[in-house]
Amino acid sequence: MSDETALREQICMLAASLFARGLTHGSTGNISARTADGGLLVSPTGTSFGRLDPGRLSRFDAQGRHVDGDPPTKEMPLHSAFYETRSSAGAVVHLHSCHAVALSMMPDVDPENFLPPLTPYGIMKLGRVKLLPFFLPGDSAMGEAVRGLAGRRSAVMLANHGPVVAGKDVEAACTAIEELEDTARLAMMTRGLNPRGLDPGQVRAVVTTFDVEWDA
Ligand SMILES: O=C(CO)COP(=O)(O)O
Ligand SMILES: [Zn+2]
Repeated sequence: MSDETALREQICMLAASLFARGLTHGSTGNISARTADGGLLVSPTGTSFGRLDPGRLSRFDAQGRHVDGDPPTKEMPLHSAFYETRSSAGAVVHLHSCHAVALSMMPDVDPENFLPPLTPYGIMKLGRVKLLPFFLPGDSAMGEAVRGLAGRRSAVMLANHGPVVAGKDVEAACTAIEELEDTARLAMMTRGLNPRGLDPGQVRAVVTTFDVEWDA
């Protein structure tokens, strides 16, 4: 099997796994990955994560031209902004995951650090997550907002919409976005119960031990 065939199958398999566990629903969410030649494979617009077809993924060449497959997600500007500002990005995934969206609507959320420091993996896999304002789906202004972060964040939360995470490869991006949703779920579950999160010393220990992008 060629590298690209294996990558196409991995994208569809991981998207189906996210869908099967309710991390995104209907035809929501989109996913992209860098190919060995510097191009991109991208989920087509209007498709379900549960039923992506490896042979119909949108294919872009290294110059950003759509060369093959179905028309891409309307969130291309958002995906491109991560690749352009983070040289380490090998994949980007966006979901409409329920608890993250709920948390984005809460009044006292810190836009610079959307997820409260509740567990070490939330910090290790995501660093500080930036909460961006509401944009219409497909609005290229989202790409501008991500470019404005100058590559300092691997994860953003689109208010009232859903999370977007870049990782070194598809597996890493999917693992990290699962962590984002689960931390948001914990935050919503423990909301108003005065939970004991990690204290600043514990957060610092996680950041330094696991070399987390935190202070930029
Ligand atoms: O989540 C989505 C828009 O934000 C889904 O749109 P696409 O079907 O164009 O990928
Ligand atoms: Zn969306």
